[in-house]
Amino acid sequence: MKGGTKKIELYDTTLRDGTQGEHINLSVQDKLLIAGRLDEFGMDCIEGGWPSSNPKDEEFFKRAMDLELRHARLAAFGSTARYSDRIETDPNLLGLVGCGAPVITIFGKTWQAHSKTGLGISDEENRALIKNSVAFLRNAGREVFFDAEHFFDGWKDNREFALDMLKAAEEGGASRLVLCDTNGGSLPHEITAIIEDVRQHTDIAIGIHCHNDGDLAVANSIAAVMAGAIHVQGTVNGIGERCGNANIISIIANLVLKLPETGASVRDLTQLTSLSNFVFEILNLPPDSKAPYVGRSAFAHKGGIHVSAVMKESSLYEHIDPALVGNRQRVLVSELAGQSNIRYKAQELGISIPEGGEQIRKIVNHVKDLEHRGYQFDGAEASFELILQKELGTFTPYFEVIESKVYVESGIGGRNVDQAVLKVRVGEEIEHIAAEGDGPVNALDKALRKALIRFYPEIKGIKLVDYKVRVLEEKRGTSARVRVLIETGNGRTTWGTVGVSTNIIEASLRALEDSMNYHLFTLKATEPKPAAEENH
Ligand SMILES: CC(=O)SCCNC(=O)CCNC(=O)[C@H](O)C(C)(C)COP(=O)(O)OP(=O)(O)OC[C@H]1O[C@@H](n2cnc3c(N)ncnc32)[C@H](O)[C@@H]1OP(=O)(O)O
Ligand SMILES: CC(=O)C(=O)O
Repeated sequence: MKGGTKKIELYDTTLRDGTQGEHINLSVQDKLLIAGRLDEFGMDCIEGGWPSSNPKDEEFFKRAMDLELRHARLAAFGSTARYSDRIETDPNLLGLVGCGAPVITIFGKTWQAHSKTGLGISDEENRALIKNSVAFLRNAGREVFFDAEHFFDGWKDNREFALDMLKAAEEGGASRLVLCDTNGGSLPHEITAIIEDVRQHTDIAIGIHCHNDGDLAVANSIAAVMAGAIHVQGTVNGIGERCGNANIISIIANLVLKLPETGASVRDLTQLTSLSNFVFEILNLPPDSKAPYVGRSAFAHKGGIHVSAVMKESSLYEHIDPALVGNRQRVLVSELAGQSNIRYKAQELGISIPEGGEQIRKIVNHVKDLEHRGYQFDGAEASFELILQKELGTFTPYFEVIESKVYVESGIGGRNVDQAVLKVRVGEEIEHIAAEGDGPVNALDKALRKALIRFYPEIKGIKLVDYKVRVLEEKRGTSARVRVLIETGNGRTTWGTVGVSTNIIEASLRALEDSMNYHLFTLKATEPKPAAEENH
């Protein structure tokens, strides 16, 4: 790393540049919650928004003054003044001073084409805009960071112009020159070379702000740090305009764990995964399972060969210990599994399988066969556990559905009421039950509960929380097999089960049967009553 070991400054722009992303919308309260969490995590600077650009950001800064930030400094974002002869009355600059943030980050044009075409002004005027805007904010007692918009493209187009605009910000009193890859198209070696050049021309601390249009924003940010940048900007989960900003989650993990010489630090790195999930939750977006370091799949092993090695030594297929970032190792069961996957899952479930026997081979083959028929156990771990327990002789189904009929009504103009009729055997008794529901699956669910409640009153508190259908052989159209995944909950926990058939009703019934059986099995409140046939 060039330039010694000065501590890296982590600058979060989730609340400003992050909100420029499509489908991203945060209320003032959301922003306050995220700001509090970022501070708790140990971010050095939190950019809250552009105060004079909209009432929401204005209100955010008003209310943010009551936040008791323990570590982070709050930054407000805006542009240089629009006209160099009206600096003192520029509404944007006045808004920045008025919002009370101790740090102000303003962007200015460092690509000549933008200054010429975008603003329609001369080089000298642009220089004056930058220098005088920074000086105005400095004189108002604020620390000023200068975001050099389009710096890398600007340097490639006209190096003298780009460097001179940085000089203007320096003369105005900026304490950071943040080089922005605004269009996100630079490559790491270009970032390195350009920062090395800039460092020949200034002693002011250099920062980096990358966009992800070439899928290189994190790599470019790391390259910048290696070339001497001491301030890194990014957004949680990489949200932001177009393809997003540099993901500050990955930047932090890479710096703290792989480049400790940068001095980058946070209060507790094991909170990284929960910070990422927290922001997804507030954004009302599903977490990105493939996200490096923090995604649910980041340490999920599927191939039997990988699992076999990981069980001997995790680092054989993991670049870090997942616990360091608050994540965990997972093993998936599928047709790519070997005995190791089954053994791992059994251990996880607290089930012991005899070593080296035929039994485990039988389980592996059974799982592979089911996967070939369209089953999928990722997301249906309860069904997988029932298979394991059944093979080991520790589980016998609590009931057997001997007959099922579903009547689908297609009423015109009115509400459809479908009906399910089930014949269910529990021990020696047979229950013949009908139930109506909103749709055939709801009718089936109700009928099954009605049939079982007399024998197993403990099923009363469980509820279907999710239902997903996937067509498996789309080319076969309406005769294709479907996979139904259902999630059931009891208020404390949830469990997933699966059913596959060419008939969606049948697939749903299989998944429902597994769900009830799993609930009864885990409760172990009632003695299992043997039933004749198996479910799969
Ligand atoms: C690279 C970045 O991410 S920069 C941040 C981009 N973020 C945003 O734009 C979000 C917030 N923006 C807004 O709410 C609005 O665009 C506002 C309030 C800032 C401006 O709104 P309007 O006055 O209606 O102008 P509009 O959005 O149409 O155009 C932007 C104006 O800013 C000017 N401008 C652009 N860059 C700069 C700059 N660095 N310094 C000064 N003015 C600038 C443009 O030239 C244009 O003015 P013009 O129409 O006189 O040429
Ligand atoms: C300033 C900024 O957000 C950019 O140049 O991308």
